[in-house]
Amino acid sequence: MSIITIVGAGMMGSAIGFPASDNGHEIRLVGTPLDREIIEHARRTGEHLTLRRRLPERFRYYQIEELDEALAGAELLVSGVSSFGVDWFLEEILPVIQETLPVLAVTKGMQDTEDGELIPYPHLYAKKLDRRLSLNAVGGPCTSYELADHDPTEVCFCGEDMEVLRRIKALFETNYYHVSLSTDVVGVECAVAMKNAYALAVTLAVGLSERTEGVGGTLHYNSQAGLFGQSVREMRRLLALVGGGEENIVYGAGDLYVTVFGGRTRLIGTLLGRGLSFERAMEELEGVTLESIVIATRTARAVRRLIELGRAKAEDFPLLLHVDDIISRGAQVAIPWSSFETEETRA
Ligand SMILES: NC(=O)C1=CN([C@@H]2O[C@H](COP(=O)(O)OP(=O)(O)OC[C@H]3O[C@@H](n4cnc5c(N)ncnc54)[C@H](OP(=O)(O)O)[C@@H]3O)[C@@H](O)[C@H]2O)C=CC1
Ligand SMILES: O=C(CO)COP(=O)(O)O
Repeated sequence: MSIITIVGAGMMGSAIGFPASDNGHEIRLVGTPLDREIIEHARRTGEHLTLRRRLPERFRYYQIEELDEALAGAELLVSGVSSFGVDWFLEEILPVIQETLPVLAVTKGMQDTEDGELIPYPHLYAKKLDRRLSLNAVGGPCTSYELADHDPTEVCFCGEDMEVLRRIKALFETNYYHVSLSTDVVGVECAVAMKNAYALAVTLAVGLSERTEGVGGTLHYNSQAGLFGQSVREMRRLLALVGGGEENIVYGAGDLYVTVFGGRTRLIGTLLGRGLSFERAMEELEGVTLESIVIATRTARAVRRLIELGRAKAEDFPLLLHVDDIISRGAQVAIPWSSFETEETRA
């Protein structure tokens, strides 16, 4: 039996403990300062407040002040924070752990730079820390509540050292949690982060259907599929821009699918598609974790910078730029359908 300490008791941080606990490991779930209620509730009832699932017997619960106790003897530290908790994790947690303790982050996202670079979180952590840690991450299609329900799930763990990745995989792999491994951190992490921006784009079509058919009326799949196809095309171009391997499109496209159908991003995309302004839609969804906005904004900002520098072309990213126009520039939804058309002549 090993001890796995998870810091960040949100839905995914908690759900990834399920397969490891099924493998007989002790899971120590530590709440961030924002997770107090989740931890108190779990201690009192054995249930997760936001995941709405019973937590396995092998889970133990800690408030952030009990971090040292939770880390004693741990073989792995999991970061369960969302993009909004990345700075906190960087400032409060990574500096105080032992250098020998490997880290696995579930957080999906990237940070853009003034040069138009997109840096995945493990690299951002490494850049900002003055110590060398083993920083690994999980990407791929996985909704937290379905993992907790043991739905067959395919993900990828990425990091620099394949041996470390194999050891981490052995803690989590079960007959329902299937783990591929990759040392292409940029490729895996960028693919699965970008899908959030594009899930917002695809789900605009859900709201557009609702405009004509009414909420709860017939959904239109031609338009959703058209946007899905264009999303995959643009994600492949983005992968090439950041220098990630093209095979990672499998994780990006899978993650796009699950997020369109099962993610919170669908809520905002649908409201925007229905015709609500960005501000109005955000008001309606107050309190919901919406990373797609952060990711779409950062990705579009990087692409716009690369366009200025002559290293990317606006006509290669019409959908991403339209999403950014909606969320950052007050534009109304007007899908640029004809700009998705191509002409291919095969030699
Ligand atoms: N790798 C994978 O397989 C998957 C990864 N994800 C990713 O996992 C991450 C978490 O998602 P999910 O669990 O669903 O989201 P939740 O909103 O349920 O959890 C987010 C976690 O981050 C914490 N947090 C948020 N803001 C801050 C802050 N300012 N300071 C400190 N902590 C903060 C939350 O606290 P609080 O709850 O109080 O807000 C909570 O612990 C996301 O990046 C998501 O994209 C999601 C699905 C699959
Ligand atoms: O990353 C996710 C699923 O893999 C979560 O997506 P949402 O942020 O849309 O809930």
